[in-house]
Amino acid sequence: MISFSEVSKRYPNGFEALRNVSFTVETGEMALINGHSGAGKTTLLRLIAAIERSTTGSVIVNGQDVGRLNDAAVPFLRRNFGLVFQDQKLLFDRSVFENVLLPLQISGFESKAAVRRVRAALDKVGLLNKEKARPITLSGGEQQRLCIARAIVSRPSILIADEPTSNLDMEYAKDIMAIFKSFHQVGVTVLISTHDVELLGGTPQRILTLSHGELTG
Ligand SMILES: Nc1ncnc2c1ncn2[C@@H]1O[C@H](COP(=O)(O)OP(=O)(O)OP(=O)(O)O)[C@@H](O)[C@H]1O
Repeated sequence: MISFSEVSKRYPNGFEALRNVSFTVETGEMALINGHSGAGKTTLLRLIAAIERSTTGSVIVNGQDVGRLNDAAVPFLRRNFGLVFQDQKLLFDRSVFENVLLPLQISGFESKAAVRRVRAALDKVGLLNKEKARPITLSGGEQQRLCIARAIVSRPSILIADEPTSNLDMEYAKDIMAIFKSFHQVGVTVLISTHDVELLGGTPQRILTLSHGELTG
């Protein structure tokens, strides 16, 4: 479960990016964070992953108060997460396969099991036939799917994606949303930010709307 209680975030320059935000996303729920550019969507997701800390209020993830975690505990918190953020670059000098393998290597995974997991993750996002390719040779939509494969290879219980469909045409964007829905269907908690209202059309998912740092719906 992810729970925000009267959370505000003021950046060091004094700008208040979130104001008094409270909501709960239950375990296994899928929620979309919607709002205009600058509304605070990225900030909200960064607080959950302890990339930023709230100024006031509490952010609770799986019973842990994220804002109070010491730095040494943050990597343990992040083991629960699959993160798809814009600033996480692909490694263009490594193959598709190696890009997805890397998080498992870092966490010391046994190599045979790691290979199986990488292939399963690539299969899930429809990139198994591109495992030897370099990311630079992939389309924008394929690169986004590769980022998702890298995020889910560790089988996280919470998947957080910041504008994963930005810069993609509608068809690719719908494919990507379908991938996220498939994780939700197997019990993963999914939080996705988007300013793309078209994508939300007809989706039964919960939508949290931010406007100028405040939750308005
Ligand atoms: N490190 C920072 N220091 C100061 N202000 C920041 C910082 N990061 C973000 N902001 C400001 O906080 C506000 C919210 O930014 P945020 O990136 O959370 O919005 P967003 O809804 O994700 O926007 P977009 O859809 O354009 O990505 C913006 O006005 C932004 O300029």
